[in-house]
Amino acid sequence: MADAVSTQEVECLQALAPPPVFSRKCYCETQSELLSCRDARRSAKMAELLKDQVFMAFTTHAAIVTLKLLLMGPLTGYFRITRKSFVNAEDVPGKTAEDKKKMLKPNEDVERVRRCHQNDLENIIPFVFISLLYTLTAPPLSTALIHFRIFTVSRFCHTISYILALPQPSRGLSYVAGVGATVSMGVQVLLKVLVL
Ligand SMILES: N[C@@H](CCC(=O)N[C@@H](CS)C(=O)NCC(=O)O)C(=O)O
Repeated sequence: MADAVSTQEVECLQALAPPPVFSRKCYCETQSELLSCRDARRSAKMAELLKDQVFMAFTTHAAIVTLKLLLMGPLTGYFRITRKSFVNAEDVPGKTAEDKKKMLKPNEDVERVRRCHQNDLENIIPFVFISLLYTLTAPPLSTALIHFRIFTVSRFCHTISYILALPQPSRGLSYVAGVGATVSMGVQVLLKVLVL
């Protein structure tokens, strides 16, 4: 029987042409086809997520408050220059020793912006983290928007009342509103996924 294929030949053919590779959703002939199929599925999933309204709302508010946080740096720089208050000797070059001494003193306005910046860090970082988890629990858009908007508005109000030294409870209330929104989202995340 000239056409009969020996076991040895079958093994040899299998080695030359490995069996098709596939995962749960991708049926492919080669490993590289499988990888590009997985990439395509991942991109499709990302595109789907980016079209999700709650995720878009989260991204919008997270970007706004993060940019606001970032702008506290340049604002501090502005106050340092206009109030002539620096912390490093090399920041005030070409001045007499007397001038340097004066310019290296703390200034209340600069310290105020720094405290405000610190307060943003204490609140915006937890907000971004908790609101991302909250978004992943697929909350209703209207409820999510209420939380995100309250937080964003509260941080702007907090900054305005801090920098302009508005009378209390303006700053206190702004702070409480922001913390309230973050805590509310955190509690809802825990209620949905609690595994201890
Ligand atoms: N780290 C804050 C915790 C409490 C808080 O954030 N309070 C708000 C409302 S009174 C505030 O604006 N504190 C002033 C600040 O953080 O500089 C503090 O030391 O005051």
